[in-house]
Amino acid sequence: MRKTNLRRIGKFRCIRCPSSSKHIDIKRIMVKLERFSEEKALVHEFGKYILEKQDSALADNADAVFNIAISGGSMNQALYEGLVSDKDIFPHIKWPQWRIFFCDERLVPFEDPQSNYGQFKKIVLDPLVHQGDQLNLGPTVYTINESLIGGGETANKKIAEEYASLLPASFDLILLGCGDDGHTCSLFPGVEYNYLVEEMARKVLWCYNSPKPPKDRITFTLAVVADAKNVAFLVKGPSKKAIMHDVLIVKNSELPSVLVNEIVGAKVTWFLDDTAGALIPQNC
Ligand SMILES: O=C1O[C@H](COP(=O)(O)O)[C@@H](O)[C@H](O)[C@H]1O
Repeated sequence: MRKTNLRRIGKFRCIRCPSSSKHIDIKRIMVKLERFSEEKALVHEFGKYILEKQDSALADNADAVFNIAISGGSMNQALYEGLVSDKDIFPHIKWPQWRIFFCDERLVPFEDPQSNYGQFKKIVLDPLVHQGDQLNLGPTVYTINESLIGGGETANKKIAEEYASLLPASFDLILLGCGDDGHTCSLFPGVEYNYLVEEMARKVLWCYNSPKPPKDRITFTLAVVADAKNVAFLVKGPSKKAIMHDVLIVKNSELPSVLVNEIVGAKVTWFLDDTAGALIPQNC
């Protein structure tokens, strides 16, 4: 098992000796951990963290843009609560300067409840445009090409290639979730998904065998995550407590979320509620 890890990690640049794949004592790389006993405090601090990253990307420059990539699932509700309905934070968000991308997307029409964009639009985008009884200017949102959905293998590859061509050179911030199997983006653990985690040349891939529905998706590769200026995970709920132990304490390198820690290191912050972090010692 260790050999597999070495091979896989050997493809990444070691942050301490970039020209060599020999020195891979990555278990010591530190990530930041923020823990909260109250849901409200968690989403507020998460919102504040995003605002901070927005401010450093824009630095009062009206022409600058904030390139952010978001995940699906539980992320949407946290974004709504932390950015849109939070009255302290909402007025400081410069939405028109935001360029929003999706870390992964399910290859279904946008009106399908499985669509990450569809859910983001419903939970975050539509409410923010009408927040505070006024019509607000929204961000620019980059979606996959919906017209290609249902076109089979060639079309699915094209969706991934087209989406990759839209991405900025690097992201100011990538917001990730972690599934109860340790997946992040649509990068899943297990040998049958090695084609996804081992890809470092292309930025976006078609995932053709997702173990969770729908089976066809696109996903950022680790190459995109590795180049981000900041990466934050948001993980909530008791169903995540075992995997959080595997990721943060055991540091099982077979898990894609652990690979993110290993390759991004100190630029990663984990936001956890107490139920997800129940097996993580308090002094961590
Ligand atoms: O399938 C997915 O799951 C992960 C985790 O979602 P969560 O609801 O457990 O937070 C998500 O980050 C990813 O974008 C999504 O497509």
